[in-house]
Amino acid sequence: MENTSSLLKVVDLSFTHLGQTQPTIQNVNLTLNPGELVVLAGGTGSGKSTLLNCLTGIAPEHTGGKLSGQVFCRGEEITSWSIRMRSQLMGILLQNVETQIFTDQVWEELVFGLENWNLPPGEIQDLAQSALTEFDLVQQRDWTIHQLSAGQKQRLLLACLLTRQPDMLLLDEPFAFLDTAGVQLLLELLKKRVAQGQAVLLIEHRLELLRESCDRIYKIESGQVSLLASPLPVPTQTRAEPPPHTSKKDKPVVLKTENLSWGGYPPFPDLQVMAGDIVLLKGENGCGKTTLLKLLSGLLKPSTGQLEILGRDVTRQSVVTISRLLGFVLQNPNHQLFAESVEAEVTQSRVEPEQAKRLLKALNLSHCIQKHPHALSQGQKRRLALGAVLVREPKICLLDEIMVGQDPASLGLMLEALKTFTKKGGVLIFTSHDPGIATVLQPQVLLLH
Ligand SMILES: Nc1ncnc2c1ncn2[C@@H]1O[C@H](COP(=O)(O)OP(=O)(O)OP(=O)(O)O)[C@@H](O)[C@H]1O
Ligand SMILES: Nc1ncnc2c1ncn2[C@@H]1O[C@H](COP(=O)(O)OP(=O)(O)OP(=O)(O)O)[C@@H](O)[C@H]1O
Repeated sequence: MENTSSLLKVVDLSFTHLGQTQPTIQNVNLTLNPGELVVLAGGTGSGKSTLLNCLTGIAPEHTGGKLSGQVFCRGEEITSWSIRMRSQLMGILLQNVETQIFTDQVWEELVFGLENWNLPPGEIQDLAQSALTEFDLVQQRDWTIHQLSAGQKQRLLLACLLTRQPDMLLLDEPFAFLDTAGVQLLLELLKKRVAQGQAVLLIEHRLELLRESCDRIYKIESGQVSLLASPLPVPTQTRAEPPPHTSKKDKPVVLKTENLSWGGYPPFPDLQVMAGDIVLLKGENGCGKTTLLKLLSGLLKPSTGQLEILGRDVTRQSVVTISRLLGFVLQNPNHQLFAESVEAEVTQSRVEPEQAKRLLKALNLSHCIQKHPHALSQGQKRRLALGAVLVREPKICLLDEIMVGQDPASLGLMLEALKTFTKKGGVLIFTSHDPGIATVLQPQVLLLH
């Protein structure tokens, strides 16, 4: 038995992933008490998700690997709590929103968790209905899960977690896909829960978001955890040089849309994009940004309208034909990494090995070129998916929320690679809820409703 006043106490915890020789986290000590909001920060690939998995017992019970040290929950070792008891104590949000949804329909997903707690049917209905309202999902009540946008999926998962009242919430980047209103909503809810005595431990890179609300920030670096001294350093974002003043007439039109629509929704605003242009698709969760990117890539075929690339009408062309002109980095990197190693992921497009190496270095992936892509951290996977697209030198690059969860240094590397791409005349069309990115890239903005 340990001191029971801490909800969670971690003593000298180290963990080595299955198949690895070096530990990913080493001699970690931390505590989480009732009524505290604690942040875990650190570079991409530093071990944050690994640590969270150790706290919940997911690692090593479900992942394999070697753990030493102890995790105490209410004074008893986490391994002595049954899964049922653990899930009563802990509400866990994993980083990949798609791995945690069990049913195929929004309302079913909400009531599924509550039914597992044997609550009376009337109470389940009331709790699920108020969660829908709170997370602005009333219109989506009867939608299937695959109709939801990433932000809506994240809202749904948070709604499921917060309808229950676990003693602690362990959240891996819960703000990642939320729009501005969603971020504010979640912040307020978490503060309220903390005031009621619940404890929250969450992973987030944008410390400025939580500067005023959190009790402590632990920083993880090279596998070691330390308390971040306050005051917090303010991240400096360099502003881009204003774009050179070239007349639009001088530049060739690369991509053009007219009256493009999908699924009975009103048409999207028309686009006319020139070589070197950077366009940000902006709008709230579920307004159709990903849908528009899929239409531009040929992955979805429009109900009405026309898509022209380099002067050619490609509206009815196959996705294979369109993909020769265009690269698409998807919102979920797990959907587009297929090779057996990081190196093979970028060399499979038959590029010069030296060119591939240069790109991997520019994206800070040189140290893991022999690793399996699915053994990377989420942020590393996103940089790799970007590298695998850029190495083919497409004319157009579509990016769907790929900058989420990057630490400032990694984000800087991604933005540099993208600036190099557009300087050579490449067109960049991207989505992002992060206002800092727009400051750096200075894109044209297409607002969707
Ligand atoms: N204008 C629209 N055109 C097509 N589908 C739309 C539109 N508006 C909403 N939808 C519906 O919303 C769903 C999710 O939209 P989408 O994934 O494109 O949103 P998003 O803007 O990318 O959201 P997020 O910011 O959460 O990633 C689509 O599957 C579709 O059912
Ligand atoms: N299943 C695995 N097998 C081997 N190595 C792994 C595995 N999962 C993660 N790693 C490695 O452990 C390190 C830490 O990964 P982790 O996902 O914990 O990082 P993170 O700090 O959460 O990163 P991000 O902010 O990018 O999500 C990375 O170098 C990653 O390559």
